[in-house]
Amino acid sequence: MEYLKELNDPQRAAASHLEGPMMVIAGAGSGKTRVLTYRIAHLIDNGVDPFNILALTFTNKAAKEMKERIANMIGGHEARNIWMGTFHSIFARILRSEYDKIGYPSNFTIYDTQDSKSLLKTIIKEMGLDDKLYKTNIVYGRISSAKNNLISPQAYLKNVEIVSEDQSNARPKMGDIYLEYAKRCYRAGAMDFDDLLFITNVLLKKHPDVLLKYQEKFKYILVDEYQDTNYSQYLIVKRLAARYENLCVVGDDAQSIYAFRGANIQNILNFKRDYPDYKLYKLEQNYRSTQTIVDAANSIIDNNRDQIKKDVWTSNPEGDKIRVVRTYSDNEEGKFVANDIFESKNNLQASDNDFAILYRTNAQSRSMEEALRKLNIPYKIYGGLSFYQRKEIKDLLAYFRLAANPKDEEAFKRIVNYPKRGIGNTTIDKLTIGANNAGASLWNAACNPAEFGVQLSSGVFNKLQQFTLMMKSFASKLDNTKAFELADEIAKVSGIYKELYADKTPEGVARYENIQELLNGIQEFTDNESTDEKIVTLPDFLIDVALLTDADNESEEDKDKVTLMTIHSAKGLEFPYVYIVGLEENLFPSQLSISTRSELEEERRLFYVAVTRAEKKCTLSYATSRYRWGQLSQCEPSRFIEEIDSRFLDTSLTNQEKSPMHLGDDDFDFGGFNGGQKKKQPTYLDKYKNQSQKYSKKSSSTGTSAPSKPNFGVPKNLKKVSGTTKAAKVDVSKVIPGVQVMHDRFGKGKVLTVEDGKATVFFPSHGQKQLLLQFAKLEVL
Ligand SMILES: Nc1ncnc2c1ncn2[C@@H]1O[C@H](COP(=O)(O)OP(=O)(O)OP(=O)(O)O)[C@@H](O)[C@H]1O
Ligand SMILES: [Mg+2]
Repeated sequence: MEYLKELNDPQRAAASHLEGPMMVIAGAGSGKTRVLTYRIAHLIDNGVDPFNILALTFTNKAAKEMKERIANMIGGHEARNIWMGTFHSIFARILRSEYDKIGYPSNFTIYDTQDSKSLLKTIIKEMGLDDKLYKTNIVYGRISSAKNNLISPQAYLKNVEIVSEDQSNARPKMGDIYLEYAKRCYRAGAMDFDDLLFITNVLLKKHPDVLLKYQEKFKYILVDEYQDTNYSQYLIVKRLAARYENLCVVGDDAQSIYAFRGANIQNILNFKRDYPDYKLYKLEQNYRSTQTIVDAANSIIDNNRDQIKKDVWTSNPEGDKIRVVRTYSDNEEGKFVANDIFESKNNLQASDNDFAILYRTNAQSRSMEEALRKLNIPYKIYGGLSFYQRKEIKDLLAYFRLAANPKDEEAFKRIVNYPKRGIGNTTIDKLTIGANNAGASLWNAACNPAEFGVQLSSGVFNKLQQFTLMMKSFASKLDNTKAFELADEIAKVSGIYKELYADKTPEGVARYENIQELLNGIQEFTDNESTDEKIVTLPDFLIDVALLTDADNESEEDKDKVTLMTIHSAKGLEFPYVYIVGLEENLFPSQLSISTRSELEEERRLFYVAVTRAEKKCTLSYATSRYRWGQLSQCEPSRFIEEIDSRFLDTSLTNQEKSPMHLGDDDFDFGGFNGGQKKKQPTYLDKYKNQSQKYSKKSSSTGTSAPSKPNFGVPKNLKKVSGTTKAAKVDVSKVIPGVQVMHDRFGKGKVLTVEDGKATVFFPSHGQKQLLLQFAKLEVL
């Protein structure tokens, strides 16, 4: 077993552990995932049947990579048979084969978040509740957390504590919504994401024979990122492992970042209680990052009170300090990052996929994307509107879903009149009432409206019948037609192809191409997964697609691109160069997470996760102003920057004075030098650097050296600006919030804010504008 030599001593000890419960608790980058991978290879080499191994990962992509790695070590044939994937995808597969025990159709639908929320909206409306109070997101979150704590609707309604909490939040009907939602999902033969785990728990609890079968099957269970498992997942693992106790979990309490989704750090602490004779392995050497990054990350997490103490060190080179960059707006932050990537690529001979930009919230990607696009830097973005969330894709998938499971209410509503076939909302409302009264599915009511007391004109009745007949014909082919063939037929017969083909606008053409792309994907899936014994059907594809995450969906051409993602989705990943942007108070840490210590500690762990993704270089940036919710707001640097030991920081880019190119986003165009022109134009960074040098010179000439510790206060630029103002008509120091001004083009307006030489002014005739005081011809009235 040559490969064990590729591990250090403690790693090797953990990877060679064969029987009995074990836990690896260790800091980021210390090789936990590596140990898990090597241990699986080692188990198989020691005679364990791959069929008896279950490995649970955080993304399907991680599972795929692990499988490839194992295949390289011990051969692809063995690796293929390991059960490896996310909790959701593994247990969806199991539920699908045990469907009869739980009263679901074999082709049950998996509702995505959008389906769930749409159903909740319908229910809230039907119950006549105020949708401003019962916001779908809140209701969805509440139900999700109940399910992840294994609280059924019935138990929810009986739980005095929960009910009184809802009452004090003026949402006393929450339990009733939950009950109705659960009924409607069941009636539709659908499970939401949380159901996949909830119902697995029910299955394992109520059917000892099924439990025994899977205990025997999964004699060896391994879980990565154990710190982020919720109660429901914890219990599934506990049940399955109860017979053999060959359970291996790896995790890092300092990286627990999903408490808001029910993850429970307690699971790590409970391990000792559940398996008193477990073996604990600690890994301390970090192989991923430079010394500076490791030490800086340690200094961050030291600020948390609740943590298991760890010594993490590395023998990697010291590396560059962590740069802190201040910019004046989110757009400039984007330009800085894009330009820095552009330059680093040239200077360091790095490729695009060596870079990652991480942010706290998805909305922050906009300014990054714009700047990257201007420099023609290819990027991929995770967590935006993913391919499978696009309307045209969801429409066609809804046809597949309804064919596989006619009870699927959300799919039915989506396509019964798409493409338009003259079945209007009134008809759907009538069918819904008929179905609800009888506790039946919409589909049943649609097939026999009269039986459900639904009166329809003969015209509408005929159209409805054509629709149900078409769907029945698709359904009849499900089991014996290859996924791709049936998918193609449905796209044609349903009229979707024709509808999209007719639209020659660029958006229409893109939608048509997307449909073709989906069909290509199905073709590939059919080819890859088919064996001599078994053809791959559309329901097989559906279950796969419902559980895909963005990261799983990476195509070949996406491989060499800059990665943009939220920190949450960066868990477990690593990149040579990492930019963590938007390090501002109220953004990171998030405004919603600073009221209690435990929330703040979770934000800090998130920051720890972000910094520890970096291998060679980590850059932190913040803007002093940013548009949020349509408003320009002033920002202060995040407290997290100050928490890093200043020995590890390079703050030379936080002390610039204003320079002209900071003024206005359109004044500065990168287009030229990216087009391969011979003469390289000065880049943003060049100018930035010059400005910075100028600043230090100026400071020293007046006897004050540039501060070595960054100035974390909001800069008071008004004075500086007034010193340099020549073009403006007015003494800018008089431009302060509240005063009336006159502008050449926009007329009379009122100043709302002034910061960094920019004023936000409201003009009744033109709306809100941002003006550069240095240039704007303003007159104070
Ligand atoms: N003994 C080793 N020799 C060489 N490289 C190693 C060794 N151990 C780990 N690495 C490398 O270090 C990096 C980090 O390892 P890994 O991803 O397994 O860490 P981790 O503890 O799972 O990190 P995280 O907490 O971020 O999930 C990987 O690139 C891995 O291949
Ligand atoms: Mg890992």
